[in-house]
Amino acid sequence: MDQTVTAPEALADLPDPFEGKYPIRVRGVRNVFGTHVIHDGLDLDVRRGEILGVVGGSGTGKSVLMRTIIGLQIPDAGEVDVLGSSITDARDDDDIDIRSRWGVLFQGGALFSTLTVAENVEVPLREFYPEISDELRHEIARYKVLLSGLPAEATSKYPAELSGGMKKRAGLARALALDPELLFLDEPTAGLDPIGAAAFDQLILKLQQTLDLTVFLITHDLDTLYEICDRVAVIADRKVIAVGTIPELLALDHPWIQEYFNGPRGRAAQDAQARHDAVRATLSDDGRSSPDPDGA
Ligand SMILES: Nc1ncnc2c1ncn2[C@@H]1O[C@H](COP(=O)(O)OP(=O)(O)OP(=O)(O)O)[C@@H](O)[C@H]1O
Repeated sequence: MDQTVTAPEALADLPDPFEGKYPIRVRGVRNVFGTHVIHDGLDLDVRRGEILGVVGGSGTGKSVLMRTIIGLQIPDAGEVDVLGSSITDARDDDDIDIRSRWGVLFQGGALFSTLTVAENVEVPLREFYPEISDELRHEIARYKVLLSGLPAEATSKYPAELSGGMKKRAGLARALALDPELLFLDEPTAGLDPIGAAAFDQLILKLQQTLDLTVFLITHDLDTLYEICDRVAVIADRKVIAVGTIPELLALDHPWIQEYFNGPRGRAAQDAQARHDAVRATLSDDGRSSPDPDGA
């Protein structure tokens, strides 16, 4: 079997072609709430520059894993290293530097309702760079709002005045405020209509390529997985049971993986992707450029 699709417990024994190129390394993580064991012996490596999709049934602990990686959830056991620093060791002065090197889009955007979009984007700038002038901070915030695909007028709007898709983009602008190396996205396309979701996928892909981001993306959206993810990590049985490309995962006979990717929705997403690929191939044969759902 290809070593990229592997039971985590076998990871340590394999030669590691990505040695030193994992901005996120999770080893033996255990998370327990009361008597409820969410993770037990969970391992995961995220490669530099990839978009890693994270999937699993509802309640399998995808968000808890993300919170563990960014230090919001202290695990009962295990280690988490991010950008070469331990997140699980006692807090130290490095902690603040690490937190400025990632951006997070939480489910629902998590915007401050009493602040405008620009003020929301300015929150991390004020926290981490209090010394910069008001004028420069406003300019950076405006740039991040535009980068996230919102019109300039959106800067002065309050979250309640935005559509669901605009709220996600505003949350993304805030996640990008500090020019992060890592971007964490928790179900970014949930609640968007299919056209809005496809546009958001393309925005993430474009930003990942332009800004050289490593992206940890929790999703239930099969189209997102097929369209923009380099690899997919599957959480089940309290662990990451497999990591690989979709074809690699399809070759595994785990029941949840088969049901997820080969169930009716999985097959529909595969068919849509095949049609999409065929259109792209035809257009590129004709010497034309690929279609861009963003219309950019
Ligand atoms: N702070 C907490 N205290 C107690 N239980 C918690 C806490 N946070 C999460 N849980 C529980 O941990 C489990 C995993 O939650 P999590 O939100 O990570 O699931 P998920 O895989 O992201 O689910 P979904 O796909 O539905 O968003 C759930 O049963 C949840 O109720």
